[in-house]
Amino acid sequence: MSMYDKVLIRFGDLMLKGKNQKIFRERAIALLKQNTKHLNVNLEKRHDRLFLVINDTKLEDIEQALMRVTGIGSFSFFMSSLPGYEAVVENAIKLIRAEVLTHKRFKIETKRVDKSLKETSQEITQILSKSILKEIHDLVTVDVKNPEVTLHVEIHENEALLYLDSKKGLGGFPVGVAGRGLLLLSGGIDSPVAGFLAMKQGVEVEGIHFESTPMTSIESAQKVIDLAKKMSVYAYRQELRIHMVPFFKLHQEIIARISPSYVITVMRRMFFRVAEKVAQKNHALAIITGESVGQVASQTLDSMHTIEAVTTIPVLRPLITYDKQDIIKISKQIDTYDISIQPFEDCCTIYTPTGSSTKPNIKKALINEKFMVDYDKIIDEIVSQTKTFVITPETNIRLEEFGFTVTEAWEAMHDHIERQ
Ligand SMILES: Nc1ncnc2c1ncn2[C@@H]1O[C@H](COP(=O)(O)OP(=O)(O)OP(=O)(O)O)[C@@H](O)[C@H]1O
Repeated sequence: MSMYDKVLIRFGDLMLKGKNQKIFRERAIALLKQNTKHLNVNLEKRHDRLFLVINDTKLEDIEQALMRVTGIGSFSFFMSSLPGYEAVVENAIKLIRAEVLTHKRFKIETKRVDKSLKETSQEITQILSKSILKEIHDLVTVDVKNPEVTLHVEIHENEALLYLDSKKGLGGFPVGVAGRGLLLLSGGIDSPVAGFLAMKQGVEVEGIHFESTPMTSIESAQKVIDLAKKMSVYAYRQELRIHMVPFFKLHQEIIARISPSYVITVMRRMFFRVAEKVAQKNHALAIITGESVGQVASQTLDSMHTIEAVTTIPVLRPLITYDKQDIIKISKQIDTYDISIQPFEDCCTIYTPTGSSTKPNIKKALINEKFMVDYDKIIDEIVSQTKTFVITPETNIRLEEFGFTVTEAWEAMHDHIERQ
């Protein structure tokens, strides 16, 4: 049995947001309920504060669940005590002896919520410190300026809350309060991270993936489903919708008709044209990508400018100024890294010509696209053939069960193109 009774949950930023506060709070509560439904805990609302009653649930399980709720600023496991000073002192000593294992710089901070007490918070701190320190002076040295451990004591009318330092949550806003965005999800490291950051900021995310089976392997498409499964723990209702666009036909058209230096640019312009249609169909208000400036040649500002010109929908790039190492760190944190580094090629990496233009422009892109035969028609066709999957942390979707096949033609085609 743990010595803690409850968890105090703080929803950082969102308490500041005036009118939206009610919507945010309701969403935050819904997320909390959903993310802890597999645990034996109860949600308790008191005034503007939220608590989880721990019962006999393991603290690690609660911590893991809370670390997946977007919008939580911080949380503290606390011990509930009778409010009298004697009881507080006794419980505080118990708590510190259990949690502080090596000598630490220490401080006590008191909050007096029960205004009927005659002492000020400062005076209460002094009264408590005296008795507490007498018992634990072997373990701590008081250092109010630079403590390693702070004991927080909140004295309410009927109880006192005792806790040591709080744990940092994801921060941001509850997913879903900021509208819906369509994430261009590749199998790489960056786009899952971009999607996670968007969700963390409150955006409800749906994914779109351009898959070129049988020209690319079924594994590269399966990778996206597996990534989505990892991302879905942060999603609204823990469900992530993924739109799989059969890009093969358009991909072939591009390779056959576009000059090598413009293949990447035109392919991305096609991505955005398709994504805009899928976004409209699904009421998404923005496109989200994993691009950042200058990582690869195709991610220059000239390139982004030329690509984005095909759409009027806002394009969000959460990683625009991130360094690769920071992106990798987040991808490890959300557990997508190991899947992302599996070496299966998708349409953006397979048969990409060397010598892609780093300074493409709209005029030349349009001239190139004139050589393609009625791409608008192909776009409508592939949008209507798009398959949508609802991914949750529990789903186990294998694409081969949904008509995604590796045909015998694949290897032959592979050889053929490789030889060219
Ligand atoms: N096959 C695809 N389906 C959907 N979106 C894609 C696909 N390929 C690329 N994208 C989108 O274009 C962005 C830039 O692609 P690029 O291949 O340059 O990416 P990257 O820097 O390797 O990023 P990532 O690691 O996400 O693949 C990706 O972050 C993603 O948002």
